[in-house]
Amino acid sequence: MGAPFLYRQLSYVALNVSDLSASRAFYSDLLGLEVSGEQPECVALRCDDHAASLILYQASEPGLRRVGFQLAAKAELNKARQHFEGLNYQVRDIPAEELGFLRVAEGFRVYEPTTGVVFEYFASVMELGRPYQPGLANIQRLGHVVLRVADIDACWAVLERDFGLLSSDFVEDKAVWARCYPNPLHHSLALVKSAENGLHHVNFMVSEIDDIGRTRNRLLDEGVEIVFGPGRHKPSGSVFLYFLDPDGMTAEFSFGMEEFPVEGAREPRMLENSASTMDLWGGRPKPEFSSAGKIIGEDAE
Ligand SMILES: CC(C)C(=O)/C=C/C(C(=O)O)=C(/O)C(=O)O
Ligand SMILES: [Fe+2]
Repeated sequence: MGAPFLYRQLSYVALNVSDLSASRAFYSDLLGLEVSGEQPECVALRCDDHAASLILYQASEPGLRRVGFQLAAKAELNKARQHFEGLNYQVRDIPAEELGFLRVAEGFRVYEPTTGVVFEYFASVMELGRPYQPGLANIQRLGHVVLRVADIDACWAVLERDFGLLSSDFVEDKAVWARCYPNPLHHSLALVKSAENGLHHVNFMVSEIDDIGRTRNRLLDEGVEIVFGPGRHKPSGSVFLYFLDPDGMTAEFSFGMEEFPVEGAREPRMLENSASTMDLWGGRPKPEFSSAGKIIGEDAE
């Protein structure tokens, strides 16, 4: 069965944060994302040519507010809208007053029913006049978002059937890594089985392997807690580093992700549920790893 609509990429992740100015400083001054838009209660930051890669909203509780996917063309956006409407999803237009800040011409939002995560879809995104210049940490782009899910089978069934995601690899009853076809990245979204639904982490892809080592040492000097890595993931082959943001939510820097061809891609593997699958270098995460961040679900007004 073909994909119900064609993706271009994961375009942005929206997080609720408890101290907007502290998180703004962390992601811009420490990680080098470029502030691309500001309103009293939210700030947009970018790490590619798009206007927003990460949007931070001042809120009482930290967590995942929304994930924004760019589709391959306006025709795909129309197909996606009809697809979700045909499945009786509640399809809500992006409020007109938000389009300017998001810098998208039009789009819609649907809730993933098993977790309440708000998925936003759009096609045309404003590219800012000034080209994106990788900042301090040499981030190349937003990479992926990973969810903690209580019922991984139910959630994956919905994402595959209704949201058109393709599996790249599995760890039985523990994790699934998913591509937004035809985007080649091994995963733009992943699920990890957990006691409760929540944010697992947000990933940024850096430009060279040395950016992992340089960032590690700089974050240590700044007193940022590193909770896993440097190490190397078996699923995507990425070298990784995980650390905590001011709310204790987990961010990942990675380099070297497997890419899939549009035609003739390999089949997903069922990988062993072992520490070496998570880290080929034998590391272990700290307890704080991927422990903070609720699913905000409903767009808190
Ligand atoms: C679930 C653990 C942390 C794991 O194995 C992560 C794998 C990868 C990868 O292979 O790149 C991720 O980055 C991820 O799951 O986000
Ligand atoms: Fe990751």
